[in-house]
Amino acid sequence: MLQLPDSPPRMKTLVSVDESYNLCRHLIAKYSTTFYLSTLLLSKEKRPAIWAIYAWCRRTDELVDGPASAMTTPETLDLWEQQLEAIFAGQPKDNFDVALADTVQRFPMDIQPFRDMIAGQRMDLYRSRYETFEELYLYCYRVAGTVGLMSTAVMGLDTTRNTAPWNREQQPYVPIEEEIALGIAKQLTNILRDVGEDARRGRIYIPLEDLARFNYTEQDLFKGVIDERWRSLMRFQIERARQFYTKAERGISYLSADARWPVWAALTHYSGILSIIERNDYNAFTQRAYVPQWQKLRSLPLAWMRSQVF
Ligand SMILES: CC(C)=CCC/C(C)=C/CC/C(C)=C/CC/C(C)=C/[C@@H]1[C@@H](COP(=O)(O)OP(=O)(O)O)[C@]1(C)CC/C=C(\C)CC/C=C(\C)CCC=C(C)C
Ligand SMILES: [Mn+2]
Repeated sequence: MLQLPDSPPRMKTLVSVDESYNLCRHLIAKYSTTFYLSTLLLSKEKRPAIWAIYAWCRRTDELVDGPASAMTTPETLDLWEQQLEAIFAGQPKDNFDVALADTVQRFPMDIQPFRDMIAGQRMDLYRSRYETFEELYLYCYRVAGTVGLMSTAVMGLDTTRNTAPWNREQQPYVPIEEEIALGIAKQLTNILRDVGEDARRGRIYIPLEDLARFNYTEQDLFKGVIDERWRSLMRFQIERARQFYTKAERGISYLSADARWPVWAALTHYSGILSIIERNDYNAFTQRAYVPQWQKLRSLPLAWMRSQVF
C-alpha cells in the first residue's frame, strides 16, 4: 500500500480531496497513535494538512525501511522525487498525494525540506555507520528536522507574540532552529529506543566516536552487552537528546496559539521515552521503551498548562 504506484499514474482516476485526507488519517492512526493523538488537539483546518504531511513522510520512510525496501534503489527515490515535484505542481499522481497537493496549495510551503527528507532516506541506502555526531546530525536533520519545517508551515506563527508594539519595523522571530530541534530530539530518541532492532539489521546510528569515548565496541553492541560502559554511553546520548528537547521548548511560544498544546503534547510523549529507557536500566536491546496510552493521556493537562504559560 505504501509503495510507488505500479501502473502508469496518468491513466488512473484519483480519489476526491476529502477521500484522500481520509486515507491519510487512517494511515497516521494506524502507524502512530502518538502523532495522531497530538493532531487531534489541532484546529479542524490544520489537522488534515498534518495528516497529509505525515502520510508523505511515512511513505517516504517505508521506501527504505518497510517490508518491500529490499526492492528500493536510488532510481526508486529519483522517481519518488519526481512524484514530489508533481505534487507541488498541482498534479498529484496517486490517491495519497491528492491531499498533500491540496495542503501545499492551502498552506504555501517550501519544497526543499521534502527534497531533503528524500536525501536523508537515500543515506539509509548506502550508510550503516556514522563516525561523528556532526555526520549523524545531518542524517537527523534530513529525516526528522525537516518535519518541523513542513509542519510549522501549517501550524503557523503567532505574529503578535513576535513583534513588540513599539517596534513594528522589526522582523518577527521565526523559530527555525527550534522547529528543527524537535525533529532532531525525536530522531535521537528513536535511535536510542531502536538500538537493538537496528543492530539486528547491521546498523549503528550512535556515532562511533561516542562508542570509542566510552570504550564500548561494535561487537559489544551487536552482542547487547549492558555494563557500566554502556550505561555511561547511554546517559551521554540521553543528555544530548534532552538538550534538543530543551531548545525546542523555547520555540513553542512563537507558534500560533492553537498549535502550542499539540506540540507540547507531542514533545512530552517523545521525551517520556527517554525516561522509560532509564527506567529499563538502559536495556534497549531486548526491551522496547514505550509510553503507555494512559500515561500519554494523563500528560495532556500538563501539556495544556505549559502551552498557556510558556
Ligand atoms: C517551534 C517548534 C518546536 C515547532 C514544532 C515543529 C514540529 C511540529 C516538529 C515535529 C518534529 C517531529 C515530530 C519529527 C518526526 C521525526 C521522525 C519521527 C522521523 C522519522 C524518521 C525515520 O526514523 P526511523 O526509521 O528510525 O523511525 P521508524 O521506526 O520507522 O518510525 C521518520 C520515520 C521520518 C518520517 C517522519 C514521520 C512519519 C513523522 C511525521 C510527523 C508529522 C508530520 C506530525 C508532526 C506533528 C505534530 C503535531 C508533532
Ligand atoms: Mn523507519
